[in-house]
Amino acid sequence: CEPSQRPQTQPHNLTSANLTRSCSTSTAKPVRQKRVREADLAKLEALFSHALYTLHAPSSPDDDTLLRIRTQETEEHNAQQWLSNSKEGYDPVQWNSSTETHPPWLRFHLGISRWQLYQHRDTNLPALLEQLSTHRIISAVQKTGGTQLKLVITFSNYGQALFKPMKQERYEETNVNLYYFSDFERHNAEIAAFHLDRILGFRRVPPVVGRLVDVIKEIKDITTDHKLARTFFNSPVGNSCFYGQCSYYCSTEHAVCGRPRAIEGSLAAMLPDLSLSPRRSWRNPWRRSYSRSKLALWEKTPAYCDMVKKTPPYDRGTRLVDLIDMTILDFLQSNMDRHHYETFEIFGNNTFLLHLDHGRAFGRYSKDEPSILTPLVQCCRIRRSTLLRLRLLSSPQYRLSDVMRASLSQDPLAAVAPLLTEPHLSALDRRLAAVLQRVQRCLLQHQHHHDVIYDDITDYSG
Ligand SMILES: Nc1ncnc2c1ncn2[C@@H]1O[C@H](COP(=O)(O)OP(=O)(O)OP(=O)(O)O)[C@@H](O)[C@H]1O
Ligand SMILES: [Mn+2]
Repeated sequence: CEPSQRPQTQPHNLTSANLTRSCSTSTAKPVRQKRVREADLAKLEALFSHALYTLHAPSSPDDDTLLRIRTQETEEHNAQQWLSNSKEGYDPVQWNSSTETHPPWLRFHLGISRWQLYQHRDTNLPALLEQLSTHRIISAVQKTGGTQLKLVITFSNYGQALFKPMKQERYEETNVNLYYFSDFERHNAEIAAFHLDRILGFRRVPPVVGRLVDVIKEIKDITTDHKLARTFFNSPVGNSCFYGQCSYYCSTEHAVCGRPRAIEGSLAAMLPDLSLSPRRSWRNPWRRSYSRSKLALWEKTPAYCDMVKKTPPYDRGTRLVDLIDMTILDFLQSNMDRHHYETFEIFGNNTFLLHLDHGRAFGRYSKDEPSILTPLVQCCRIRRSTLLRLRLLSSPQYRLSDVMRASLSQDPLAAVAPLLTEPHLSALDRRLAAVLQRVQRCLLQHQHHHDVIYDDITDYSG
C-alpha cells in the first residue's frame, strides 16, 4: 500500500501521518487516530506531572506580583468608576475585589509574577483560552507600530487580545530567497510558540489560541478604525477580504480573506496596559543586522560572549541564562526575528524575559538555522532546570514532537487542520538533539560542570 499523492484541493490536511494512514479503511482510520491522540495526550499529562515541572517553581513572596488589588477604602469608588465607564456592547461589570468574581483575563493579569506569566497547571488558563476563542467580540482596531497587519480585539467583558490573521497555508515553507525580516507572519506559529514555551516549562509567552473570526460581523461591522474600514472588499470568488495599513504586505495583493467570511487567526491574551505595567525593551545582544549585506559584531567575534558577560545586566543574576532559554526556544522553532525582548519595569533586572512575537517562527522544517544557537555556542551556559527538561523531552517517553502534537490538538483550530504539520514536529526532535549535542560539547570543553550548568534547582537531585 503506497502513500497517496498530496491532493491539490486540501493540502493542509495532509501530514505524513495522514499519508501513511490513507490506506486504512474508513472506520479503522478515526479509531487509530483517536488512539494516537490518546497516547500523545497521556505523554503530555505524564510530562506535566514530572517533578521537573512541579518542584522547581521559583519561590516568590506573595506580594511579588505585577499588580495588586486595591485596598478596601478605594473599592467603593472604584466600582462606581467601572459602572460609569461602561459602554454600549460591554457586559455589565459584576466583579469586585474578590478573585472569584474576576473574568479570566483579569485573573491572568493578577497572576503575573516576577518569574512567570502564569503558573504550572494554572486553573485559570483553560478558562482564559476558552474566553479568547469564544467570547463575544465588540471591537477590532489595528494595532499601530510593527511591520505587519494585526488587530486589537476587545471582548464584551473588557478582555482584549492581539489578533494575527492567517496569511499562509500550514504546509507551505518560507521561500528560501526571502530574508527573515521580510518573511510573512504565521498565525499558527504564534499558537505553536505558546505551546512550545509551556512544554519547555518557561511560561513566558502570553497565552495564545486559534479562532475562526467572521471578517464581516466581527471586524468590518464593528470597527471604529476608519483606516481599516476602507480596506475591505470582496474577492473575485466572493470571499470577504481586507488588508489594513502597515509597512509590509498591506495591499490588495496581500489581502487576508475569509472562506467566504471565516478567517483563521491567532489571539494572544493582551498583557496589562502599559500605563498600569510599563515594560522595558532591551536590544538582544545577538540581534541580526537586518541588512542584506552587513554582518553583526557577534558573527565576526568568537569571544563576543566574554564581552556580553561583563556588561550589565548580563554580568549578574539570571539574565544570561534567561537569554539562553530564549535562544533555545528560538532555535527549536527556527525564529530569527528576535531583535528585542521585553521585561516588566517594576521587577527591575531580576525577572523573566517576555517571549513575544513568534509570527516568523516555524517557517522552514527541512532546514535548521544553526546561527540562532550562537549565544549557547559562544557562552556555553545553560540553566540546569532547562537542560534536565530538554533531556526529558528527548526521551521516547516524553518525546517533544509527541507532546507538542498532543498539546496543539487541544487548540480549536486543530479541528480544521493540525496546527503544525508532521515535518515541523519532526524538525523539533532533530533540533532538540542538536541543542543537547551542543551542550555536551560545552561540557567536554570545560573542566567543571558548573562552568556550563547554572544550578537553579539545587534542591532537586534527579
Ligand atoms: N500579548 C501582548 N500583549 C500586549 N502587547 C503585546 C503582546 N504581544 C505583543 N505586544 C506588543 O505589540 C508589539 C507588536 O507586536 P509583534 O512584535 O507581535 O508584531 P510585529 O508586527 O512583529 O512587530 P515588529 O515588527 O515591531 O516586530 C510588540 O512590540 C509588543 O510590545
Ligand atoms: Mn516582529
